[in-house]
Amino acid sequence: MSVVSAITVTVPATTANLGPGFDCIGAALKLYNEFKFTRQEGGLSIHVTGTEAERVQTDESNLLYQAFVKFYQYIEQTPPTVKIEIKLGVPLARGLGSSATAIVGGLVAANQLEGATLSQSQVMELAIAMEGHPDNVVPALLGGCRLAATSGAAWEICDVPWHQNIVPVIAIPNFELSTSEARGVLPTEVSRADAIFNTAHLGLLLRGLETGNGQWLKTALQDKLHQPYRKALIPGYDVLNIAAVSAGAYGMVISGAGPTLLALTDKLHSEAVEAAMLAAWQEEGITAEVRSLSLDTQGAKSF
Ligand SMILES: Nc1ncnc2c1ncn2[C@@H]1O[C@H](COP(=O)(O)OP(=O)(O)OP(=O)(O)O)[C@@H](O)[C@H]1O
Ligand SMILES: N[C@@H](CCO)C(=O)O
Repeated sequence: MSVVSAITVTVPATTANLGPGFDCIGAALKLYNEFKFTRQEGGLSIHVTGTEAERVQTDESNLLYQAFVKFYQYIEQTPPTVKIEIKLGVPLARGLGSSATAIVGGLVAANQLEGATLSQSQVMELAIAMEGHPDNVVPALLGGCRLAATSGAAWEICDVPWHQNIVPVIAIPNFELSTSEARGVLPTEVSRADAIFNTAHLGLLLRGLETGNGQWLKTALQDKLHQPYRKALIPGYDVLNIAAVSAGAYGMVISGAGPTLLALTDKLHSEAVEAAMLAAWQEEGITAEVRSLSLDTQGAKSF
């Protein structure tokens, strides 16, 4: 492929962890950020539109631009000066992988501008190194639900089948929670009992997602590694959990590092689960947006 003058990349939101899969599993959702890079003479310019556009940095500290520069550092070239246009569809710092869209978007855009110099797995390795964990960037790049594991060298990526009847319902509150703050409350060591608990529940989750077995999913969505520590950062967590399950959800978990909450349900109950979660947060005095989404299967796309 040849070097091009402009490229547009769309990258899906992602929901990481899915309860027991802390830092190793995530799914791409049909909700997108769009990034356009155009080579230009002169300095860097960044224009942002969409919800909370004013919250995104428009100088060299912008994460999307940092990922763009990282690509050129990797191939040992000087980055071209560019105009960047960002259309935000993924809410910032809400647990829906906004930072992963920026990292994947910057790397994919640079790679496409340079005629696809790197393979998709090289781009993926760079993205994981930048984010520090694979569970958002991998599905953001590849689409679908993905499990990532490494023994220290390369990453092994596994496609996790997702039964067509399982609907993700996301409840996004009107407050932010940064990933660094939500990681800061976690213990550095866990007990053997909690490690065994999560190992068993992640195994059950994989089979539950594949088969749509509601009984398995109900048990599988439990976690002991991160949610017990993080739920205090999310007002109304317990009330929403009860409301979602009473309305027919298999269970409710924290999406990524939060504060968005994710319920998994079936097509029959998704509207009732949406209404119950919205009402529960309203009763707590919190404004939220609640939506049923479907899985993105394509990941980052460029054109
Ligand atoms: N479109 C974007 N362009 C540039 N920077 C972005 C963009 N989206 C997010 N960021 C950066 O990422 C930060 C949010 O990252 P953070 O990891 O805290 O949340 P998140 O990725 O939305 O949530 P999670 O990792 O839990 O899914 C923002 O404050 C901003 O600095
Ligand atoms: N696995 C990560 C996802 C958010 O980046 C966490 O829960 O901290």
